[in-house]
Amino acid sequence: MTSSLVRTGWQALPAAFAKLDPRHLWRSPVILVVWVGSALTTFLSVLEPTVFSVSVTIWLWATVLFANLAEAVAEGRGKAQAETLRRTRTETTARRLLADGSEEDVRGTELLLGDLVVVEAGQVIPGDGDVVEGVATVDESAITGESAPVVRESGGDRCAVTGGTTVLSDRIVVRVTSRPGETFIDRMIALVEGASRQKTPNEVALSILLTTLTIIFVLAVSAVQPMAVYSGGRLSLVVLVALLVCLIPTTIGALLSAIGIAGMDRLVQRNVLAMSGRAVEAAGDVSTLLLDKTGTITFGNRRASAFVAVGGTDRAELAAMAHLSSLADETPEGRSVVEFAREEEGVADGGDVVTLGRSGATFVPFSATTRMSGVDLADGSRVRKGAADAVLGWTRAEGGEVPGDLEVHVAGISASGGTPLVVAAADPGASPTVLGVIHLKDVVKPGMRERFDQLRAMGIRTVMITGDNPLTAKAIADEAGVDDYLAEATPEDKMALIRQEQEGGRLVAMTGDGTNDAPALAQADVGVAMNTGTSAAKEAGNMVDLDSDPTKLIDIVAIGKQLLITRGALTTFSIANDVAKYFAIVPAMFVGIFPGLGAVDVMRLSSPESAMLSAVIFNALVIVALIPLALRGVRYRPLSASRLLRRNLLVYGLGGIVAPFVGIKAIDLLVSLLPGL
Ligand SMILES: Nc1ncnc2c1ncn2[C@@H]1O[C@H](COP(=O)(O)OP(=O)(O)OP(=O)(O)O)[C@@H](O)[C@H]1O
Ligand SMILES: [K+]
Ligand SMILES: [Mg+2]
Repeated sequence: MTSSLVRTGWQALPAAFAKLDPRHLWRSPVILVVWVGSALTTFLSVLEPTVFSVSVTIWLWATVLFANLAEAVAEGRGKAQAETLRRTRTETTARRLLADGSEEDVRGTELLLGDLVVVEAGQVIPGDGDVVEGVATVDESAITGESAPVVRESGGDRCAVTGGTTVLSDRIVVRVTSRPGETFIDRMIALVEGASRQKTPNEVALSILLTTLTIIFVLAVSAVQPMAVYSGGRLSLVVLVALLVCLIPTTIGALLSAIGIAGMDRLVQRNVLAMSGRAVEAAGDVSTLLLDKTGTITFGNRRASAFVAVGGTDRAELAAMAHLSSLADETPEGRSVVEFAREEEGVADGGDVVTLGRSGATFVPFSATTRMSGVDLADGSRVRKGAADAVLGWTRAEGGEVPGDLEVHVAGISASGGTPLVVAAADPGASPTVLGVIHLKDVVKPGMRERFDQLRAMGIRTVMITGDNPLTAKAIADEAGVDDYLAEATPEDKMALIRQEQEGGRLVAMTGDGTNDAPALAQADVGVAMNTGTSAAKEAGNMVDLDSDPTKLIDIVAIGKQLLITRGALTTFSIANDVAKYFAIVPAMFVGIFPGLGAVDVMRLSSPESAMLSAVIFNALVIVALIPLALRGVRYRPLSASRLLRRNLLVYGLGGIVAPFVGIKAIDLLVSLLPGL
């Protein structure tokens, strides 16, 4: 770790020198003041070179350089990653689908928003988009580093594909959702390079505080000279500049941006892309986590596993109607019903969407709001399938009856954690009849309970939100070990729940994958979209998890907390340090002018010049010494906030006070060996 850091440090040195350009430094006012001071002492040393003035000048420049080095090292890691990503962004040829069904070859960079492209086994997907036709396995290792192929299919919550990844099997049609130059990989590159990094509100607030402190010290140090003159002494301008630099909060001023970059970088190492630094900070303060059920807590392959007929209906009849209602249903659930009806129930392959459509049938597509799908045939007969309350509502509204034995089957399937889809059909001109239930099965991902226990220990409440019915929701919630759940949630409900939590002053994180999760992901303070999810979800959130692991939020929260703690700890250390420096060097500096100060000069430094120079050297070296801590972060333990605060005040506050006394004394012993000091 240390040796690799030293190597990165060397590699970052040219970048650190480049950052000496003052145009770069306006972002960091504390360091800019040091820069101006260094320029001033450089000028003075040229006019009147002494060992003291030249040494101080050298170490002042070193201070600016070390501050730049911290940032350059933090950025260096991302640069390497960006290089790797650039290599995957190779020139591709796209097969654009034209309106008449023919294809033309165009360059990948010429694709426009909304274009349809065909991608087949062995070909690279030319841009980001949603699969609108077909199913394929895709190798996404170029962006996720994970070699196992993933399934991408039209219709469901796993339809998004990323440009630069490779189709391994089959053929898909993709609708392009990104403009050239604004693809996911482009954004990833900008992100890891830190090109798009903006100061977060917390950083801005801290910067204002540091700038204010700096201004106060500039005024205070300017007032020293008249006092000295009045007392019959005179301090050189070099001494005043050195004093100023020692007193202003250079340590945190130098490390602030590196701490932020390193936090983002730690997320990238865990395959999470944070689109804003603000989200990373918010993650450190999150108190409620909302998770979507299907695909997030469960694997999300809700598949038909049984047909249960009710009210004396024949199972073959149920199967035939379930099949009919799903022919045009492009969701994975719909497709699995068709498959199951054909393979397990022997429903004839005969019917297909095209013939049905030509015969004048109207399809009713699934929506998260109606929670139903189905078809109205030309002869006036109708079939619906969907969530029990939705289909029963439709049946009753149309004057139909609900068989008495339905309830027990719906409850049974739900209690097992399955999703019941009720099927109802109406003959031409007649009221609907409920025919039975389709049992959709899904499996809870392993290890969920332990992860939720961990979140609880961090003080985070987990709430599962699902469009599914309350019984299924409860069964899955119990199995997964979440604290609470909200069932039969529409996209609006999800958003309302987030608003309600936020009104209580709580920060809310949400993970989701579906288009129906997008509004909620946008509303949440931390919205983590699964990479497997839809483009809409990825656009709406402020983070994307390339591994699509909802429990990744634990890492995200830990990294966010670590970022906040690290910044707090180093700020404490920096300011404690400056206060201590004041008491360590001022007596030594002024002892010539005010002999009375000899009584409080506990340090007994060898001379006023040596004291001043030692303080400047110490001030510069502290920055370098703390770069590893700023990059690695203060170790995070799941402790309560108040205990953490007490611990940090003790370690970094006390440490910050003691360090200068020890450090400056040691440096003074060496510096006093220099001739002329
Ligand atoms: N293809 C479909 N046709 C008819 N009804 C469906 C279909 N897919 C799902 N449903 C019903 O609609 C409900 C809501 O589904 P949806 O996928 O929107 O859930 P959700 O809000 O995303 O929640 P989650 O993903 O957490 O389960 C499901 O519980 C199911 O009862
Ligand atoms: K300082
Ligand atoms: Mg969903």
